[in-house]
Amino acid sequence: MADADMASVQEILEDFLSNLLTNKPTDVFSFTRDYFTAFHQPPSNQSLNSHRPVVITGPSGVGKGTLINRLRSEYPDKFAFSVSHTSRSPRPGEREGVDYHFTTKEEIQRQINEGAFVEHAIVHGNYYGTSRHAVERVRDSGKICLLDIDIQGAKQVKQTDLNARFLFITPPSFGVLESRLRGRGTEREEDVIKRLEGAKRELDFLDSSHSFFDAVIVNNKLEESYSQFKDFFG
Ligand SMILES: Nc1ncnc2c1ncn2[C@@H]1O[C@H](COP(=O)(O)OP(=O)(O)OP(=O)(O)O)[C@@H](O)[C@H]1O
Repeated sequence: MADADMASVQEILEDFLSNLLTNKPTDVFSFTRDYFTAFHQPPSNQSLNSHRPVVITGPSGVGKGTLINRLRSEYPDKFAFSVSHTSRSPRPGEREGVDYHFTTKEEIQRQINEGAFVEHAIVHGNYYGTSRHAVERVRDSGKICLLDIDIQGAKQVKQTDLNARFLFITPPSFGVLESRLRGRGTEREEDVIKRLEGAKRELDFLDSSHSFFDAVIVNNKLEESYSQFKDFFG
């Protein structure tokens, strides 16, 4: 129960007890009504949303990582990523349980068949996925779990009972997306082209399925979009 709701329950109890102690007539009916109304106040949106995982999706290069990194560094105690599983080998410096849970194709496939994963994908022959346990672990630590995944993963999460919220980050135009992706300079030209093709599909999905998302943020001016991004988390 939120602190404000708790305070009103306490007030009602205190009034009732003080009336009893001072021998003032007490109206048991209205006490009972007030007491139960206070107890059954629907929680505020903030407390409703405070433990729901948030799926953040949008085309490659739109600025998801930029927004998420900023949020996590501003509120390190409030947000965390779940640790994904992968069947690919660890790269130098990657740590088990921190960067990924490293596993085998056979093991991950077995766990997927048992329903232990809320989403997974096969990329370049290797499995990547998020286990239900990994999401619950973040929630149990009192933080909001952030999932930075693509539309295919988001659709899978939607089918689960995780009760996640879905946010789409979209570019102001396709041209801007293209120049951000190229400007980042982290991909070879053929990868840039693949990502732009993927971006078209993701933007088409947004056009046809707007209601899939709880919110859509246009990442134009970073300060404005970051402020909208923060507002989404209440
Ligand atoms: N509002 C913005 N205005 C200008 N440049 C931006 C803005 N947001 C992000 N960028 C820049 O765009 C590039 C892509 O951003 P970022 O790496 O965060 O994208 P992403 O959506 O996380 O991509 P990916 O899905 O491939 O990881 C980066 O160089 C980043 O600095």
